[in-house]
Order: sequence, then structure tokens, then C-alpha cells
Amino acid sequence: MPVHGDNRDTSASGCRIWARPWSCGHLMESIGKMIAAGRGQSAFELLHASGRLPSPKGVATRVIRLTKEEEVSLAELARVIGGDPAFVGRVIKAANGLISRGRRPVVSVSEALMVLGIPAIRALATGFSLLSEHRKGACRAFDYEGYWSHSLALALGMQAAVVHGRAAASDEAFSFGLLLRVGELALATAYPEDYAGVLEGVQGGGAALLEPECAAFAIHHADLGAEMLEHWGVPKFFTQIARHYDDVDRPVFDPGGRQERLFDAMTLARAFADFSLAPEGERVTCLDRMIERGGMLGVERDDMVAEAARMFTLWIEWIALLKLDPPVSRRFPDIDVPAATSHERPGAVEGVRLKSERERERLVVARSPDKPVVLIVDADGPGRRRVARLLAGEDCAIVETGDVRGVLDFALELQPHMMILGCDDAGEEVLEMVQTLRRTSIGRIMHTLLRVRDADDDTLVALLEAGGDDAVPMSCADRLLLARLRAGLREVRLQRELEHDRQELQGFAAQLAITNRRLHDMALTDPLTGLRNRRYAMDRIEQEWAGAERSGRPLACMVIDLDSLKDINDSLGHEAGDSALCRVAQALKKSLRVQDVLCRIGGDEFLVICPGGTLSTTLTCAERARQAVEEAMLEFGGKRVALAVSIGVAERWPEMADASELVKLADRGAYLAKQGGRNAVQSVQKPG
Ligand SMILES: Nc1nc2c(ncn2[C@@H]2O[C@H](COP(=O)(O)OP(=O)(O)OP(=O)(O)O)[C@@H](O)[C@H]2O)c(=O)[nH]1
Repeated sequence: MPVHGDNRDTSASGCRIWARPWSCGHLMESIGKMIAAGRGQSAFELLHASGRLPSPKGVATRVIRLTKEEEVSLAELARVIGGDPAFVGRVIKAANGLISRGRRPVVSVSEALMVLGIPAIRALATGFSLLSEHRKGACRAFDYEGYWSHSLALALGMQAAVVHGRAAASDEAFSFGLLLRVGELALATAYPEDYAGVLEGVQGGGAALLEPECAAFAIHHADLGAEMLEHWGVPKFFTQIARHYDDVDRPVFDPGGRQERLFDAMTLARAFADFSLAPEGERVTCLDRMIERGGMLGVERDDMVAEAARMFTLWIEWIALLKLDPPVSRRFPDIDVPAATSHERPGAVEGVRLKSERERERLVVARSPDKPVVLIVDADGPGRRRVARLLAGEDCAIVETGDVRGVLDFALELQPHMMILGCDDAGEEVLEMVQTLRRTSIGRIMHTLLRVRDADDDTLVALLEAGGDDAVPMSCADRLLLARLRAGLREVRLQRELEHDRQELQGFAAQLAITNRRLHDMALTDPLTGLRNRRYAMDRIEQEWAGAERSGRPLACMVIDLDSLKDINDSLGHEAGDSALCRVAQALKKSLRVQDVLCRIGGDEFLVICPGGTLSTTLTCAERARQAVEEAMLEFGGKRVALAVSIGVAERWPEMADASELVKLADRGAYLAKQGGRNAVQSVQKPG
């Protein structure tokens, strides 16, 4: 169903064209113009081909590939997901957010897969992989931490909001919400410098960015995000809505249709996300906006407030799980939060407890960076206090909970270094929980000590084999229990030191990888003009040659030689000569087609590879390039100097031996142009 109501102009490539009050990188400018002229590929296709867009990595790519196969088995999918312990924890958490209150929590990946379904898993894998890869980045004005915290709130908001309008399934809505703003991340990733310039020049972000983004990059974040989502297999139904994320007014949809309801759900989710990231003093106003948005979906005020409180708690849990730390208060506004009532409709997000203020405070204390965090879990209060008393003299932060059934969620959220779990027996549920915990990244390094009421040797062995680090009968004497707790803490400290070293090494490896990439890039780039260099040009023309041979598509090239550079050097100095080379590179870039590849292959020599170009089209392009240089003029030291180039053009013919023969032919054309008096285009071939 097409979305109506968008009265901005749309170019042939799908990009909306705006007035252009902005000036950014010249390459972007050139791309923008090409697209506006409807000559090239879309800006998304170009960016995608450049490899600069964020894309899922590692396990996520395998999950995405598998979920695209028709015959994928859940067991196979679970096995692949199990390879990434961090993802395991997140999948289980996402599934637990969806199951009904009173049901046994999801504790295994296979169960989580059944609850979430394949499309949601695919989008979750994409979202979490991007999060892992792009927690930080090179764009100085982009708030990566804030972006992900806001996106998580959007995910939770979407998950809850779609239930009211019955616009979509909650599981898909969560994953979609997580990726709703991916276009912004993409621009920050692909153009860190230029995008920082755009962000710093615009107040307020959001809709205010659309116009300058379009002018600078030929596409804005809303359209780019939607294209990326489509590329990752997110249904069009969602991606159409993503295009309207920043629209202040509701676009015209079919009245009462699903698309309209999904749009309203998105605006409610956005109001919640803005509320979550707002400074504490502005939260009440933001909450009013949520209530207003909820009203559009028929949600009563009290229900909306209760739902906001519940989602906010979930959000705090998620940001803790993902180790995000947005600089905002974790306090819900001091207003009466009604007891959860009618918002618990069938299918609504349920099964999550609201934590008391005290419990929240304890979490904050527990996250002190210096002390290991010990979680004591036992339904029996005196039993919990006994362990806490024994640990009182140890250097650790203690958190207690009596909620044994919710311990998995709680542990994933709190991420303690040590967990002491008291239980009546070592039944299947306890064993399964210990095993699941062990499969998560957090559980793998957590020291678990299990205290069991009626424990014989077989019970203790079963607990240790399930993955517990230590197991003792409840009747164990204080002296022995304390010795075991201390031994556990010693191991935890060692683990933390190792983890610290590992993180340092990882950081070092990441830095090395970045340096390597930069070096590789530098090896292929001409430092003066920023164009690709001779080495790149020769590799690239070989590739294009092979492609043309396979496909039968035409291929042409131009050799461009700057006229009289020596004279400029001699009369105005070498610096002026350098400026002349840069000016010519700029003018050429602007005049060439998007698919043409411009490289500097010698002192004053450029090569343009023209995939799909015939002799006659390339002669036309070359003439345009020649004129562009002629009009460019060099301004140096108060003087204006005319510039000119001699261009030779050649087309690949089947009888040619290889790419170097093509370049030689173009070179001979350039020589002819020089002989004829310079500032001309020539070819030794004749157009057919
Ligand atoms: N400023 C500057 N000059 C360069 C660079 N690379 C090569 N040159 C100079 O470019 C000049 C090229 O000289 P020629 O091959 O005679 O070419 P030309 O002066 O452009 O004359 P025609 O090509 O015949 O029009 C030489 O003087 C080189 O020193 C560079 O990176 N910067």
C-alpha cells in the first residue's frame, strides 16, 4: 500500500530533492547532482556499493543467512545463536518480554526462538550486531550512547504500542523499533567528518536535519534508513513507516488502515523514547505528550502512566544488560503510578516486575566499578541474611533478592560477578537455569555457588555438572561456607584481572585493525588530491576489463593530461602547481558520471575508467570534462590562471589483448590532443 501525503519532489532515483542552502564535501555534492539529474544509481545503492554502510557481522550474518532459507530448523538456528553468548542473553531477555505473566520464564534459546519467530530473530540479530560494532564511532558530533539508548526505548515503545492499535505483532515491532533510526547511524558511519559538520550546523536534529542531509549526501537519514531496512528483509509495511519517522504531521494514509495505526504506534514509541532520554525536570511534560499520543490509540490516562512506568523499568534493565550508560536519571517522575490494570491485554508485553525504588538504588550501588558484585538469591529471608552476614567483612557489593523464579532475568540485568543461589532441591528447573546461565556471556564468567536444602552427594554432583562452580548443603557450617565464599571471591578477582587484560588486548587489536585499514586505504590514495592512485587504477581497470569480458558490456577509459603544468610551476611556484592539480581533480570529479572512476596515475596525468561507456558516450563525457576544467580557473596569490587538459579516449574492442592495451590507446589519443595544440579531446579510434 503506497503512502500518500508526501508533497516533496521526488527524483527519478527516489531521493527527495531539496533547495540547497548547504555545502559539504565535494564528492557528496557531485553525487547529489548526478542523482538529481537522474543519471546514476540511487544514493543508497552507491553507499551500499562503497561498503561504508553499517552492516551485521559475525553470528548475525549467519543468522540472517539461515533465516532466509526456507527449510531452516530451529535447532540449527539455536546452535548458531549459541555461538555468541551475548546474543543468547539478549534473545532470552527479548522473549521473556513477550510471554504472559504467570508463565514459566523462557530459559533456553530454542524456547526463545519459538516465542519470537524467525522475522523478529533476523531483525534482532541485525540490531544487536550493529550495536556491538557501533557503540562508538568516528563522527565527533554523533552521540552513539544516546542513539542506542534511544533506539532501545523505541524498540520497547513499539513493542507495547502496536498492541493498542493491533497494527503489528509485538515481537517484530521490537526489532523494527531498534532499527528505526538506523539511517542516522549510517550517515555517521559513512561520512563521519561531513556528518559532524551537518550535525553541528543544525539545531534540534530530527526533521531539521533532513534538508541539509539531502543537500550534502543526496539522501537523508529517514530514506536511507528505510532503504537499509528493506535491504535487510524488513517488510515494506514497516519500512514505509520508517520513512515518516520525522514527520510532524500524520501523512495521509487509508483512514483506519494498518499503516495509519502503525504510524500512530510509532509516534507513541517515539514519545516514550524522548521521555526516557529527557532530563529529569522535563519528564513530566514528556509524559503528558505520551498520554496525548496514547489517547489517539484509545489508551486511558492511567493505563498510559502505568505502561510508561513498566516500559521505563524494562528500559533500565535493557540498558544495564547492554552496558549502556546514558547520562540521564533512572528515576520515574514522582506521580501516582496506577497499579497495572487494563493495559494487560492479551498479547501485551507482560511478565516483567516493576522494581521498587529501593531495589533500583541497590542496583546503582552494586554497579560500583571497583567492587565485585555478589547476588544472593534465596526465597528464604533468614537464609539470605545469613550469607549476607558472612560476606559483610568482604570487599564486595551485595544485592539480595527473594525472587528465585525471576533470577535469570535479574542476573542478566545485574551482571553480578558471583551468585549464591539457595534452593530447596536440584530439580530440573534449577539445573536448566544453571545450564542456560552458563551459555550466556555473563553467566560464563560468573562464579555460582549453589546451596541446597536436602543435598546428598548425587545432588551436589548434578549441580556441578550442570555448570555450577560450587555446591554445598544448606546445613554447611558458617566457617566452611565463609571459606568457600572467600575462595569464590578470589576466583572472581582473578577473572576480573584477566577480563581487564583481555579488554585491553581487544582494544589494542581493534586499534590495530583500524590502523591497518587506514594504511591500506593510504596505500591506494594519492595524498595531494585524495583521488585513488595508480596502483588502485591498474587493479580496478583489470577488474572492469574482466567484468566487461564476461558480460559483454562496453568499457572505455580516458587518459587526461594537465596542460603546461611546468609553466605554472616555473612562474608561480610548486605550490601553485599543486593547487592546479587539485583544482583540476575537483572540476573533473564534478563533471564525470557517478559510475566513472577517476584516479591520478602520474604527476600531471589522470585516468578515468568508464564502465558501460562506449567510444561515443565517453567522447561526449570527455568533452564535458574538458570544458569543466577550462571554466575552473586557478586562483593563486591574487592571480587567476587558466587551466586546460588534453584528453585521449579509447573503447575496449574484443580484439584487444588486455586492459593495458586499452590504456595505451587512450594515451595515444591524449598525445594526439597535445600535438594538435592541447585543450582538446582526441581518440585514435573512430566511433562506429
Ligand atoms: N606542482 C607539482 N608539479 C608536478 C607534480 N608532479 C609532476 N609535476 C611537474 O609537472 C611537470 C610536467 O611537465 P611536462 O611533462 O613537461 O608537462 P607540462 O608542463 O604539463 O606540459 P604538457 O603536458 O606538454 O602540456 C614537471 O615539471 C613536473 O615536475 C606535482 O605533484 N606537483
